[in-house]
Amino acid sequence: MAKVVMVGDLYVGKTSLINRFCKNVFDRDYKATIGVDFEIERFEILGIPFNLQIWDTAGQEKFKCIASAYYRGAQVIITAFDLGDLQTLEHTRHWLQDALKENEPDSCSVFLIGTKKDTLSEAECERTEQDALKYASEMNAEFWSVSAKTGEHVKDFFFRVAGLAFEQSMKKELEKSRHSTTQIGAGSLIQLEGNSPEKRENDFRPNINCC
Ligand SMILES: Nc1nc2c(ncn2[C@@H]2O[C@H](COP(=O)(O)OP(=O)(O)OP(=O)(O)O)[C@@H](O)[C@H]2O)c(=O)[nH]1
Repeated sequence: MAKVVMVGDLYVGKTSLINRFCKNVFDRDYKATIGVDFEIERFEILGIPFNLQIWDTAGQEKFKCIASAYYRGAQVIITAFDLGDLQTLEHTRHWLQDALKENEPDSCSVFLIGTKKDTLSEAECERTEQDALKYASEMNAEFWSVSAKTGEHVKDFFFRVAGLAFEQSMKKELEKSRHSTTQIGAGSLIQLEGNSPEKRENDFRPNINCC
């Protein structure tokens, strides 16, 4: 199980994104998240069951102190902004800082996600994506743009999150056991010996299924 925390300004579409992925629904009406909420999503990666605990935090300032109590222990931090509102992109830096403060240095993977892709023309979207890529590089984050309304890139995005979290968990297991091979689950053998980290990153195409 890996903990994923989603942060970002109010109204950027954090809840909608999680609901699109976990329940395949989209609600046009806004209901503010009060404090925090979470969903558990089950995956099967290389035949091994793997769960993501996805925490949806409130963007409203008045709930921030409740929400920040849940940042600890995150393996993945997703900072979300509205592709149509550049201020929300600027604010992602602060959201990320706050979330990182509660975690061990270098213990989290970071994603920057632009939402509501359906509300922009292709040209507008490309312009914002250029800006977002600069932020992503500063934040050491991977950038994605998505739409909860149409579902565009939503599944691919969460599968990527699951794949990365799974890979990290395996690395941790390996560090713990200090062996070059490890046996996980019922007979699935994962051999990581001899692969350079760069090569592994490029070659890592796990067979991911959502249960
Ligand atoms: N057109 C469009 N609207 C969206 C999309 N995602 C979310 N919205 C709308 O944006 C509004 C805010 O969405 P939420 O998901 O509630 O936003 P949030 O970031 O969770 O807000 P807080 O809970 O206050 O932090 C809602 O009215 C959604 O219907 C999208 O991809 N496209």
